[in-house]
Amino acid sequence: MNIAIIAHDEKKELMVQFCIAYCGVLSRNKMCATGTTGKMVAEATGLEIQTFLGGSQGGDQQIAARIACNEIDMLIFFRDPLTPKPHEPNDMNLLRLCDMHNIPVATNIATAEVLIHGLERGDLDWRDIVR
Ligand SMILES: O=C(CO)COP(=O)(O)O
Repeated sequence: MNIAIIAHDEKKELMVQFCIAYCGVLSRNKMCATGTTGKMVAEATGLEIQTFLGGSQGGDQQIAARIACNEIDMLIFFRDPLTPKPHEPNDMNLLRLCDMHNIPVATNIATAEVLIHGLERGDLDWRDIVR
């Protein structure tokens, strides 16, 4: 499965901790990320992560393009609901594209845990069939 991860600045440490906790299952999948998120997680976990540009440089749109082509099987996007972001419309577009292609998406750690456990159980194997 292709897993994309993105975290706003205030949620990056949470993303690092999440990826440390689930390093085992994540390592059996292909991962990609926006620039800073990917760099921080790769350094902390040793996971191989394809990193795109930084979010503010268009990295989120590079991931959006892959989602639009249905090339991503899961998006974990830890958003900060408290701080307004200049590229907020891009964030909404990411979620919209996930809905277009039925791509499982988590915007907080509670849902991300459910998705990861589902991934481990094989609940997302249908993605290989429909993609
Ligand atoms: O801002 C982001 C997504 O909107 C995240 O980008 P970075 O991982 O490069 O900080």
